[in-house]
Amino acid sequence: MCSLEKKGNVFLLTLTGTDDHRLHPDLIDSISAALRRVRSESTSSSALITTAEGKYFSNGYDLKWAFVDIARQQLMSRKLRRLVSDLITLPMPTIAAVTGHASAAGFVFVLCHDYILMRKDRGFLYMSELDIGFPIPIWFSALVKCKIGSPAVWREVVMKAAKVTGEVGVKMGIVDSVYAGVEETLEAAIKLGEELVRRNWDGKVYAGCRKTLYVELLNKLGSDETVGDYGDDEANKTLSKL
Ligand SMILES: CCCCCCCCCCCCC/C=C/C(=O)SCCNC(=O)CCNC(=O)[C@H](O)C(C)(C)COP(=O)(O)OP(=O)(O)OC[C@H]1O[C@@H](n2cnc3c(N)ncnc32)[C@H](O)[C@@H]1OP(=O)(O)O
Repeated sequence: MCSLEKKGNVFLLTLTGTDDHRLHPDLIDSISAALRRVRSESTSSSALITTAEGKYFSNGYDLKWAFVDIARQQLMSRKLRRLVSDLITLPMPTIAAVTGHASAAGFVFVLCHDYILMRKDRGFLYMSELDIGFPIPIWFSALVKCKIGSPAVWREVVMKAAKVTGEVGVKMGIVDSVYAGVEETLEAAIKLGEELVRRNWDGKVYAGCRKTLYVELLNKLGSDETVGDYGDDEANKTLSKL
């Protein structure tokens, strides 16, 4: 699950435990509940840092749980899309302190943050769908295009399922900065959070700017459940057979 601490006006949300933090509905609910607390407890200029314990930030959807039936798949997809919308509309700067692997939906969770700081020595950003035999959902693609500026990098990340280390992520324009290890990454994230808090921005205006910037993504998040995440029956039929 996750914990939430407040250090001054910087909130630290941590995915706790040494498992691979699969985005099962229960974990998504726990993160969403923490974000509701952040919204209610942030009385002035604030910032959110998201990090995780262990060698994984999040290894993506809990496919074992999801593939029991299509209703579970749609529930997990709906909850993740709502969490993404929560992050995009959060009235404060968000920082992902990536101290472990982030795969597929876990990578999407990282990409939803305004800033990405990552440890140098361990951890991949890995859009693994091609390797595990799934097309990426339409809204994943909208997020990738909102957050990553180069079609050559889209190809590497999505069409080659590259395992992107922190240092390569900086070169690709995905990661803002890299650090020697977990402690250094967290320290840098807190320092950045405090700097951003000192700018004393109006949270509503901050959220408004981000919503405008990512309007294409927000529109795709509301995709109609009946067509699932793919907008075409073929892909959804395949999924429902799994
Ligand atoms: C229609 C209705 C709606 C549908 C929606 C819901 C339905 C779902 C279907 C939809 C599918 C589309 C969208 C999918 C979303 C998902 O999330 S699906 C789940 C995706 N998850 C995965 O595929 C898991 C991927 N993870 C992995 O393959 C591995 O965990 C890993 C990331 C590759 C890490 O490997 P692992 O063995 O687990 O860990 P390590 O031992 O730490 O690393 C392996 C080796 O790599 C070395 N290493 C680690 N970091 C670095 C580094 N930074 N630089 C260099 N090397 C590194 C590490 O030392 C290990 O090396 P060895 O010790 O030599 O093995």
